[in-house]
Amino acid sequence: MSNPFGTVPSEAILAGEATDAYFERTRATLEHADKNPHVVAEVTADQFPTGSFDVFTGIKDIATLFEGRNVDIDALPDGQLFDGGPVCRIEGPYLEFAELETSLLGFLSQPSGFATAALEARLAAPDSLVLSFGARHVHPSIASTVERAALLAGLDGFSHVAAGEILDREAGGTMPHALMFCFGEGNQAEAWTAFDEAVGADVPRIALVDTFWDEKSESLLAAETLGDDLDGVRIDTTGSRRGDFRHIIREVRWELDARDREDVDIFCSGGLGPDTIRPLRDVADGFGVGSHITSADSVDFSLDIVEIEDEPISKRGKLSGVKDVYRTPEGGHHVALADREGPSEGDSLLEPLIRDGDIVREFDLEEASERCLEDAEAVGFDDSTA
Ligand SMILES: O=P(O)(O)OC[C@H]1O[C@H](OP(=O)(O)OP(=O)(O)O)[C@H](O)[C@@H]1O
Repeated sequence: MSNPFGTVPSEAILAGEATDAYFERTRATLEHADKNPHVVAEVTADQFPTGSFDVFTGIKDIATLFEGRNVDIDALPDGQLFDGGPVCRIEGPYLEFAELETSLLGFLSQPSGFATAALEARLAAPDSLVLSFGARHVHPSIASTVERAALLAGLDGFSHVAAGEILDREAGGTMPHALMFCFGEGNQAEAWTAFDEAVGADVPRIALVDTFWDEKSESLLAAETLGDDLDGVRIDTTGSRRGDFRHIIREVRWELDARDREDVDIFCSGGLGPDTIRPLRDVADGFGVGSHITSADSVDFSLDIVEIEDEPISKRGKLSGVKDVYRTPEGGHHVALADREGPSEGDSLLEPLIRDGDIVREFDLEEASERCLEDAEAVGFDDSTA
């Protein structure tokens, strides 16, 4: 199995070769000792609720990874928020899945981190257009993972073309600074006119207006050049030149409006996250967000055996026994032993994913996105990163 870019191929992941070596030693040892106990294992980030919610995703890949293995799996639905307790539970002979632990955790940890950060950006400007621009910050082989997480969290679109093919959504975007450089300083009007002539009618005419002159001058030039065809301007002012970014945006808005161009939208990008979006959401119409999503910490999931041959077990510091998690109408997240009564009016959140090796769940990204946004409201998700 090879790959010109040195990435681990899908076949190796499915075969259980994308694993930490100690799992291979574990298999050798258990087979040598003729042991293969029946276990229940749970994936958790925190044992108890912490007061801070994360978005759960990556579960579609877990279904693909485990299909055909002699196990049963229950897990949270895609896009569900959680705060402590199991997000996924696997039951079966341990050697059915020992080597899959490494990939299982990777499939969940990073996408859940991306989705949680994307949700922060989404909720920082609920009424604005928010687009994912972060593909450039990750290995290209996982660009669609970033863009999917962004859509799951309710972002309005993304920039990566190949991800669009995979997700069956068209990538958006207009022009980089490279295009402006190719026409040169003083020739911005020529660049925007050529763009207007070259691209399809369905592409919005959003002029990049921070390249050579100040944002006001370039915005007014774009409005004059493209006339009614101009849909918007994008301001990507470099941090060192930004000063009072809100004031710059308001100034551009003022000057456009003074020329009766209230129809021209203002989009902002460049190092934006929820804390910098929030003060701009009433003066800008949309935002491009990249590094805030792609720099998100992975959710620190681990897999632990909690029951072995029907007996509860755990390492020190972890909780033994098969558990369930519940959501109450007030948005509470509760962890309890699965064979006990859950909280009154609490709904169990774990749902069947695999039964006897068969996938028993369907996946729908739009449905998952609705779930994510509804649950964020139900639990009062905190979009502040401070
Ligand atoms: O800062 P992030 O939130 O990660 O956003 C990703 C990128 O999007 C903007 O780039 P732009 O399209 O202007 O790139 P260019 O300078 O290459 O033209 C911005 O300047 C970032 O480089």
